[in-house]
Amino acid sequence: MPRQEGLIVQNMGSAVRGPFSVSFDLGSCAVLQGPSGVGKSLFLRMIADLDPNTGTVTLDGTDRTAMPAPMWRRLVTYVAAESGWWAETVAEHMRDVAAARALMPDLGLDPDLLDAPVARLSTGERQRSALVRAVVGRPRFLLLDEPTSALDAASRDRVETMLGGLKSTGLGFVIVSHDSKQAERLGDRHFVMAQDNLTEILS
Ligand SMILES: Nc1ncnc2c1ncn2[C@@H]1O[C@H](COP(=O)(O)OP(=O)(O)OP(=O)(O)O)[C@@H](O)[C@H]1O
Repeated sequence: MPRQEGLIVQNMGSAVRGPFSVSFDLGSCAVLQGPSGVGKSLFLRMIADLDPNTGTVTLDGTDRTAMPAPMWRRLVTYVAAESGWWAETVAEHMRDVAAARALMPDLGLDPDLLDAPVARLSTGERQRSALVRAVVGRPRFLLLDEPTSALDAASRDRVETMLGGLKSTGLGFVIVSHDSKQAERLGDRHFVMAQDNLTEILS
């Protein structure tokens, strides 16, 4: 049987949402929209196995159960709109500090912030630093939950430019966005979530 490339979700659900079946491609950006509270964040968190769920999810044909959960979450990384931090400084969260230092200016972040306590960062700095943290983990897929919700237009543009560059290197994205202009700019595919179903909008 040929290897199934990309991120394939089959009958994934929990007691409160789903089941969902959908495939996402590498080197492509799927934008997910839908009313507040419908379950978009939960959907991303279930894919990353951060919330209890049943069903199967595979990446390039490998089932997530075939690897330790931290490895799955590194390959298929969820980035919350309001990120969680567990150590004191930003650098302590970076898998590759040199790569983070090199990436930060692209997002308008001073690399010296790496040595700062997380608590000192502004909301927008934290949001962009969380993106850096995810990217330097070398994921195959990024699941981004409103990735520019705390940012001004200039920072948002920087983030979108970086995401475009990563996509051209083969990374896959599922992005939740309430901004329909952003959805148009970033999305190769567009999905709308209603309770328990996910519909692709074909143009
Ligand atoms: N682990 C969970 N178990 C049960 N219910 C949950 C769980 N996580 C979230 N919910 C509920 O599921 C619903 C969907 O929440 P979710 O945060 O996914 O919505 P959303 O579509 O991302 O909303 P928004 O656009 O406002 O961020 C909410 O009513 C929430 O309280």
